[in-house]
Amino acid sequence: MATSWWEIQVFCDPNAEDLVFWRLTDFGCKGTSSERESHTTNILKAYLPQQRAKLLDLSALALLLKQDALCAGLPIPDLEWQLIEEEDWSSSWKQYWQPQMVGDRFLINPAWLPLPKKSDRLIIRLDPGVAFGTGTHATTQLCLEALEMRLDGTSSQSVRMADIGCGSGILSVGAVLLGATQVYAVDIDPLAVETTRVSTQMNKIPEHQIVAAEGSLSTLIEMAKEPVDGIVCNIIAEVIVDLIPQMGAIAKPETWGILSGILLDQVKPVADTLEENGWIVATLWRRTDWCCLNIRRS
Ligand SMILES: C[S@@+](CC[C@H](N)C(=O)[O-])C[C@H]1O[C@@H](n2cnc3c(N)ncnc32)[C@H](O)[C@@H]1O
Repeated sequence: MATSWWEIQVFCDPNAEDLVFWRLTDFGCKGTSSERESHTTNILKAYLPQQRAKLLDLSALALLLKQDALCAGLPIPDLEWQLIEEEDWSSSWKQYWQPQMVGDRFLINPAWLPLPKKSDRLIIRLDPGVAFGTGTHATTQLCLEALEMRLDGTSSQSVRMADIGCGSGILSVGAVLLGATQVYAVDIDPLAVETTRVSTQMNKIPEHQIVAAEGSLSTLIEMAKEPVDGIVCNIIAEVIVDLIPQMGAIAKPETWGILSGILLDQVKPVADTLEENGWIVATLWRRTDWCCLNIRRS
């Protein structure tokens, strides 16, 4: 049966975009995209399966967005919502997503568009549907760029990796294209796990090289059996803080990590938790209000 979706539109000050994006993700929204309406207003669109929210919940979301804006001293965003059918959702969303270069090495190509005739970039083909991870969001881009740095092709050793919160599988696929030999990918959303499997096939990566499963870090610990060489985790800060105490279970002394989904003012609690659990922040990369922490064992 086709799903109906809430299409949520938030009209906000461009400076409030990251805050609104974070709130929508925290609320469980999918497929978030942003357009500039004027130099004072951006429109953020996001989608939620109808059964996941009632009208009252959407009113509560409007209130939370209002409180966030007031706390940040920014204009209060306007929120509109409507129910749309599955077909309308997929066709309206696809119009806005175009091929995009990310970092020095990647080109993200929507699956329904032809591949470029000539490109010296590593091409990631995706049809993420409702799973997060089109490569347009700053946090995904920061993670892909950090993977470029970590997997620069200089190591002759095999590299086993963990992708926690794999979404569309974009980071798992990117890691393999850069030379990772094995990726274990987990997500609590079954749709994301399915999409990661489809992305693996679409990019002609052997099935056994990206093993995706529904769950979180504890599932990954069981799947990987032994510590991994690298961890990538792009989820919101609150979830990352909860996961950090368990991360040591899949790490060896030289394991590195890439953590994103963290807003600038959320860095301190994340860094403190890392320190308490035997990790240090080697570098912090920032784009707009979003940060990516490159971490290693202390
Ligand atoms: C911001 S998206 C990142 C997707 C993709 N990795 C990227 O970088 O574009 C975060 C993903 O984490 C998943 N997630 C949220 N909480 C989680 C948890 N505790 N364990 C595993 N996955 C989680 C969400 O379902 C979502 O797909």
